[in-house]
Amino acid sequence: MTDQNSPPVLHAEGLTKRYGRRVALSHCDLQIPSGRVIGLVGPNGAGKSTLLQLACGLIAPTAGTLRVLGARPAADAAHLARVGYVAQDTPVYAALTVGDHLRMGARLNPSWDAALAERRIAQVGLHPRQKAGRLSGGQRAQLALTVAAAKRPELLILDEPAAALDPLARDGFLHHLMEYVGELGASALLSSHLLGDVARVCDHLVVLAAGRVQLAGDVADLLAHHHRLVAPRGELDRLPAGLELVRREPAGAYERAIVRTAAGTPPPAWTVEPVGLEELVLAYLGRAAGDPTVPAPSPEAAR
Ligand SMILES: Nc1ncnc2c1ncn2[C@@H]1O[C@H](COP(=O)(O)OP(=O)(O)OP(=O)(O)O)[C@@H](O)[C@H]1O
Repeated sequence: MTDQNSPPVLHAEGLTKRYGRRVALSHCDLQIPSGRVIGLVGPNGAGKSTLLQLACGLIAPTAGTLRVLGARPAADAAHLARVGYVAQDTPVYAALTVGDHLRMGARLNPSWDAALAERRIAQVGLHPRQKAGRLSGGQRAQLALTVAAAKRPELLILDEPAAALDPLARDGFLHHLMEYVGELGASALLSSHLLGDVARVCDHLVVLAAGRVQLAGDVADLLAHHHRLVAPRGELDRLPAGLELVRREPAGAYERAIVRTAAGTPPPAWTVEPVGLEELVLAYLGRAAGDPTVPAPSPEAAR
């Protein structure tokens, strides 16, 4: 619930995860308030799944700390019940039917919402007698999502939930996700490459690249503090104090730039336009990809 007294959904300090010598996450600091729908975006290999698996307690950090809903991830059975997770490959039990999945969910989860599960199964066109092993990728994703949601968790963690869904199913899924989050006052943390989906449903954004947090915050604040500038060539060399250059590109006799303004800084004198979420994410990802200050993995680690 959006309650100022609730602990953060996710609180990471210096969070680092290495697989052998490969660095997946490096010194990440994050504090995400509860009641948000959080979009986790970043290129392939950025560390998104690693962060989500850490949040579920499936893997342990190499260094640093992570607290989820105020406690160590998967601290005990009660904490496990507060978090629902759907992994990237939306695993289901191939030999079991859709109905078996719901019965198993009911036995394993004290807060199981049978009515929600049955309603969702019907909404997405699944039949209780269908074998899970014979479902399409998208149908499997819907089943896995239903099982996670019917636990009525406080935090729903979804790793690329809509990747296997067709556009109509994706639209419906996002709609139901918003309904569910609103109805229960739950938080949702979802990784996605689909920036349009993120723009549609997320009110909080985390951009990861090269294992580091490049940008994090409430979407409305981030958009209010970023602008697109159009200025005659060369003028952007002399940015006023309080403006941070995120990305810059030539545009004929002009240059376009995405800049971040500190709170209270007046907008600069050049043409200023608002920035959309997709453009903002791409600006930070572009900067991370070309920024020599972002440490690239060592040759050994990259192997
Ligand atoms: N079990 C593992 N063993 C070794 N390396 C791993 C393991 N899991 C992830 N990695 C590495 O950690 C890095 C981050 O991977 P991760 O799966 O978290 O990225 P991602 O952002 O989810 O990527 P994608 O968008 O492709 O799913 C990558 O370099 C990956 O190769």
